[in-house]
Amino acid sequence: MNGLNNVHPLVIKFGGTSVGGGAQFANAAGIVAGAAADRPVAVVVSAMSGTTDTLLGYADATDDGASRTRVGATREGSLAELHRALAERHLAAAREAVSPEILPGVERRVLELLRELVEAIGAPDANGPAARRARIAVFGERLSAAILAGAISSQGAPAAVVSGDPIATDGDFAEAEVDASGTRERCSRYVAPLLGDGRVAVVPGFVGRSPEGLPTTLGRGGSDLSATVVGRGIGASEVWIMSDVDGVLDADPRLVPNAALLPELSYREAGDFAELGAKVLHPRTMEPASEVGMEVLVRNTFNPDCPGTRVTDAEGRGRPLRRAAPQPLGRAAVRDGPPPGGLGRDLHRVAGRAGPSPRRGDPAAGRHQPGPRRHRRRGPRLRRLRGEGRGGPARTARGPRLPRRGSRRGGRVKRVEIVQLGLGYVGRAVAQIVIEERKRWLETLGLDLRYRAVADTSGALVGEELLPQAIRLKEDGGKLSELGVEPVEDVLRTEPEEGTTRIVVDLAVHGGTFDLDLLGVQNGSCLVLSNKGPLSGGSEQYESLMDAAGDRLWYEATVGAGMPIVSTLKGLVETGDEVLEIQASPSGTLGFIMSAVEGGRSFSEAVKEAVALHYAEPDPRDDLSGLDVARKAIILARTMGREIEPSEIPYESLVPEGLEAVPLPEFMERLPEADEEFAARMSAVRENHMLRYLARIPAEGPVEVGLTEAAVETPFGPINGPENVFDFRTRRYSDVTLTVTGPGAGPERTASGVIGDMLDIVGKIVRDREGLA
Ligand SMILES: Nc1ncnc2c1ncn2[C@@H]1O[C@H](COP(=O)(O)OP(=O)(O)O)[C@@H](O)[C@H]1O
Ligand SMILES: N[C@@H](CC(=O)OP(=O)(O)O)C(=O)O
Repeated sequence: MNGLNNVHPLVIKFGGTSVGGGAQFANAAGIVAGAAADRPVAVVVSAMSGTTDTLLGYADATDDGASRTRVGATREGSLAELHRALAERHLAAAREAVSPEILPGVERRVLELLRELVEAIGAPDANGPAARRARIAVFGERLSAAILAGAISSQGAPAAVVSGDPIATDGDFAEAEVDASGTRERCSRYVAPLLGDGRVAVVPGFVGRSPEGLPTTLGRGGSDLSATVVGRGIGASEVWIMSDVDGVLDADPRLVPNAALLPELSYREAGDFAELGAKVLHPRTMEPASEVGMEVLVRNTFNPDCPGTRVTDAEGRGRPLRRAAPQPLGRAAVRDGPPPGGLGRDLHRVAGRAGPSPRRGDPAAGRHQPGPRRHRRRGPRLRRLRGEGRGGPARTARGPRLPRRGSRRGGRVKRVEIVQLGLGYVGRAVAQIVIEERKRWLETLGLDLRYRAVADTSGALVGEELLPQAIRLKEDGGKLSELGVEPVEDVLRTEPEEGTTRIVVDLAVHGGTFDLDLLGVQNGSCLVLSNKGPLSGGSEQYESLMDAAGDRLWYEATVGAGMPIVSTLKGLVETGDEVLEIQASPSGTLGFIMSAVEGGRSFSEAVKEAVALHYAEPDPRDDLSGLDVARKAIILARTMGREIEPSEIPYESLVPEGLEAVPLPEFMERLPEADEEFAARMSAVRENHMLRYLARIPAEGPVEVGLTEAAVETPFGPINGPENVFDFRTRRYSDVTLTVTGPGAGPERTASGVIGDMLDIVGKIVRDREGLA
């Protein structure tokens, strides 16, 4: 590749839609590698689509550096869930787009960034909430930049992420103003050396640096602007804005299916289209470009043959615009008077039919409406146009109108109360979903759902007035007794109000809830479990619970989190099929560790990573011991109709010998002692086989739990990361088995399984009772 002196560099910007997953990263990397063969290339990349919303949602839902979550404000719930969600998505994308030699470095960087994000969230809020928001939001772009650089290098064009943010800005953290000369200086420090070295420079878009060196953002959608700002800073001749549309169209294609491509626009026309809501461009993108005469091409990442829209300083070259007769509304929308040929009508089509894009504008509003920048002039007509746009289709979507409590039309309200045992990760996720969704359930299902009590090991907090505080308290590691508790047994002994069904929801992770569950069902409650303990103990105990509960027991979330495993199994049996054997890889933690070791990491590194990603329990021995898998195996075996004792299921432990009982820090420190032996075991695996931790549960004969060599062509071969696989061989599914695959871990997913059971109870039990009444 030539140095900067020979050829003007090209800037290619990929929006979030162009890097939405692993395949898209690989595709984008291919485009860069192709272009980099001819000239120096700097790449500006956005966050994976949706990531900025997630991060800002988290920032807004947390009060301060202590990262408390305001109940009801977000589903992201906990920091752990945010970490897990981001890690899962970015690592999966990296694994798909980055070659095996480069991958470990990229994975390390992703995890390092996530650690920094957690630190940034917890850091004191010294510079105010806007600074905190920006500090959190920029991680989306930092993560995608790391992956894209790896993906580009994997395609043979050496690439690196810039070591410092090249865009200098003022101190407006949400919608920072660019400092052009400061940016030039920073570009020559951080971008030019990479290009001079023959490498592709990857720049996180959207991100700037305040004069004090703090992270700022250029406003929602600001990566387009980053691209032309960097282009100006490095003397580029051309900037490509890559998105998921063929270019700037004469209407939003999501709303007007036959929208036509505008092959050429002037800077001014493109700017006006963007101002009026053509989301494909940030409204200020053209300012740096027009200042130095850089060409901007708006192109489709997924349709590289399409030339796209070419934006230059040539006024009125967009032929299709000339066809349209001027319209007063549109004409008024043009800042400096109508352009030749009547741009007005097309502007109307671009913005008016779609309504203004909800994306740009007031940063305080989160999602922006098209809004003027501080120094932009905008006429009164334009403001009216925007006002009128508010009634347009883009804004009509509203949630259903909710009836007043107990006033459901056309049916009796079903009253259900919850006594929840456990307010850990899963318990909090369940409570949050209930709080957020119950108004809708009242409207759609006629379900009036309330908390009677939540309990932890310190007792039961009765009523739901203090539930939000209870959630926060538990997030901070407190005990419910700080808010005033009663013995859980006392609550379970009370009768529910007349006409109310009680559900005891056992989400505890510790033992000791069996007696409470039993008491609940003996007093007529339904029981929903994610806690495996009550169903995986001795037969006598199990039978006593089953006898007392009868058909009032649900336990989908005990196996495979929110995946439909128990219901699939029951469905097979109930429809008269005969289950011959279930083979399963039911541990997200062990699945992750095995595939990480296959990917080149040592056993100890893989375990540490599983802990960092919150896949494993804080003490990973709980997973490594195999006990968790054995418990799931016994629950499945019992659901198949087998009478079985836990002692009949020997399970293989992956906890290195001698480290079973040492304190956790010592365990983690000494874990590398086991690396060599584990590596030897991996390399002894037969060709075309993978080492997997599986449970095999036949209809008869021994249940097996432990490491097994699985042929690559079986459903267990391709397991990657924390994936679970359940393979059912039945009389009806014998030639081809029935396989259920998916992520089988995570508080929110487990909570989905629990909530699904609760809604099932409403559908069945409450309806039956109403019928009987
Ligand atoms: N006039 C228009 N021309 C092209 N795209 C438009 C227009 N108006 C709205 N859009 C929308 O802009 C989207 C692309 O912008 P955006 O979602 O920000 O992409 P990216 O994440 O790639 O930056 C398109 O999918 C399209 O629906
Ligand atoms: N990620 C930022 C910046 C951005 O420009 O994104 P995109 O290129 O996907 O519109 C946002 O969502 O606002």
